[in-house]
Amino acid sequence: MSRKASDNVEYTLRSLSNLMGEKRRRQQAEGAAGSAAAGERSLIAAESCSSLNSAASGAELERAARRQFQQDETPGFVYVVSVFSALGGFLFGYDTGVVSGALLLLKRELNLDALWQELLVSSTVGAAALSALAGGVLNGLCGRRPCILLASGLFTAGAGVLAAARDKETLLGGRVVVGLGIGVASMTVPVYIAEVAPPHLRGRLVTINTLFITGGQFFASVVDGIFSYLAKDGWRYMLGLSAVPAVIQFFGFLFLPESPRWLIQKGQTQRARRILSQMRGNQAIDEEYDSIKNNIEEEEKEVGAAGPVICRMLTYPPTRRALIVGCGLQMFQQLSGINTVMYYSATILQMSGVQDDRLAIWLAALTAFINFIFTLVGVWLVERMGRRKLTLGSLTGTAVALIILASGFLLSAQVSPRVTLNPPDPSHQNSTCTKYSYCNGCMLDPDCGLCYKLNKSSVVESSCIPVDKDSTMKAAWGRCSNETVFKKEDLFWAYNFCPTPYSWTALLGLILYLIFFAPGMGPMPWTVNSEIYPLWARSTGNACSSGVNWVFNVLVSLTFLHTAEYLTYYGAFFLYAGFAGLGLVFIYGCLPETKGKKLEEIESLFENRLCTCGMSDSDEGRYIEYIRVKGSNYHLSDNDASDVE
Ligand SMILES: O[C@H]1[C@H](O)[C@@H](O)[C@H](O)[C@@H](O)[C@H]1O
Repeated sequence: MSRKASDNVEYTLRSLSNLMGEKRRRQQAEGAAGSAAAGERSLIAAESCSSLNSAASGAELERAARRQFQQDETPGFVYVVSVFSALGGFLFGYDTGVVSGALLLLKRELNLDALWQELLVSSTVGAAALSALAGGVLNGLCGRRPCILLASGLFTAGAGVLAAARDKETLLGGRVVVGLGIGVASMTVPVYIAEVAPPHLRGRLVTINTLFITGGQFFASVVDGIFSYLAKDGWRYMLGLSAVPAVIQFFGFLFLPESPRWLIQKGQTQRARRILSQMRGNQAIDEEYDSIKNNIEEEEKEVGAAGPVICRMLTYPPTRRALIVGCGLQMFQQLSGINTVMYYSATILQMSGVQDDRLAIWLAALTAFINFIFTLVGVWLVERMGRRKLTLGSLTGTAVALIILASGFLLSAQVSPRVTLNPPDPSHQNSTCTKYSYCNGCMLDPDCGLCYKLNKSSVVESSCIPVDKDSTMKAAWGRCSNETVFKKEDLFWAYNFCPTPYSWTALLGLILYLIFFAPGMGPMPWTVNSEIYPLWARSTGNACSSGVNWVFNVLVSLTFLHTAEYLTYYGAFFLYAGFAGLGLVFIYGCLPETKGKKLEEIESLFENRLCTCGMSDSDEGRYIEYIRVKGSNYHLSDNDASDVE
């Protein structure tokens, strides 16, 4: 039987073997190792016997087995529910991505200074950080469904306020409302999907949420491109369009169910059973239902129900370890610089010789597209490679790409063209720009740009001039102050970069970065966080880790320009490469493999000391697959005979 087909098999005996492994560990700890191993051997021997007997009835039984699990295919309903909730991810991506294009138009129409531009961008991310943290309490108290409804309500209201805004204060209000929606959605959606998905599809379905995030970012960049041609009110469409998916999600969720796991926790067992069987089609749900229920009862006995959840999480070693792993993953995702790389993609592209501004906008959309397409690769890989290998591979590639990107900036800085002309400032204001003798200094000063000509590929007749206050695409005065005129005269204007023969290295680094980051480091922190906490700690665990993601998002993006000023661009990217290196050590040591495990089994992965996962890598290839046929267990595939001891 092919591996692909067997992936769809009910995990009855696989979970039995996991439980046996767990039981063995416990019994060994109690000093009863010998008898436990004997007990387990006899169990496995019994299974092998049953498989031998089954083999006797040969092909007929195998055919029955195939028929059974073909019928057991996951019902479409799970996909519908996942896609509707992932619209929350789409809105997260859209609303964080669209603002850069909207700002270009807004700053002209509403005369926004740098502080207001900064406020409109970071207020959303800041509000998201706060509401992700608060979302934990809401999720625990009211359930996942009301939280998703609340998020889509906030997205709709925010989009309405933004589209109708008449002044910058209203815009700020709208951006805060949207940010509150993003925070709640970012922590609720992965948890909800993980709780309704069957174990063998969970990774893939939760990763679809990140696919929707990057899809939203890509769509936003296309909308930015299209409406940038509309000088008046273009930003209203850009910011208001997100109301469409938000309304669709709101009405969709009025008809979609609550998470069965949350319902069982709250004692609403009949409703939970009904929803679970709806989600599993014609598959038997008794085993899953019992295992969720037993787990909740055991958790209550083990951890107790007194005190705030976060305190209980911190004092109970398995959840404390899970929290460290979850928050660490989210922190390293942001510290490896994804949002500055995306934000600076237009600059990096311009460095590599793209001179046309409109073309740069569309090429930035291409960057978002690469991020999106390679997240799709992650959706495909997550159930094949598993979370651990995918994250490790992705972060290794990301670190290498960052080194290439940084080297591109370093080489460009080293062969930085000289400033050869020093025209007098007609306004007689003493600008700092005219003091730089090399392009490198000029490009690091946010007020200046380089105006130059090209002789073959070398820069000639260059001058460092203040940038126009309304547009970074031209100089405030002099030869490069009128775009249409200077382009006709074969003059070029470089803002934020220096034209050098090595610029392509940075472009190569950018593309490699996205190819490696998008399938693993982009989605895995969200996916892993949705599955590593036991039910009682799931909302709080996800609230904390999403909060960490947003806080580091703000920190990294707000400090980028200052970091670049103190350390230069290449210094900043080398710094992110260093963080990625640290992240690799952390992930190698601390991230266990959760692929294919039931949510209820995952807690046992954190029973060992923190950061000892690297030592158990050799166990990963072990794989036994069984299915249940009409009450008896039929051994379907066993790729490693040594598993049967
Ligand atoms: O997983 C997502 C994704 O990778 C996005 O592209 C990025 O902007 C977000 O910050 C991140 O959380």
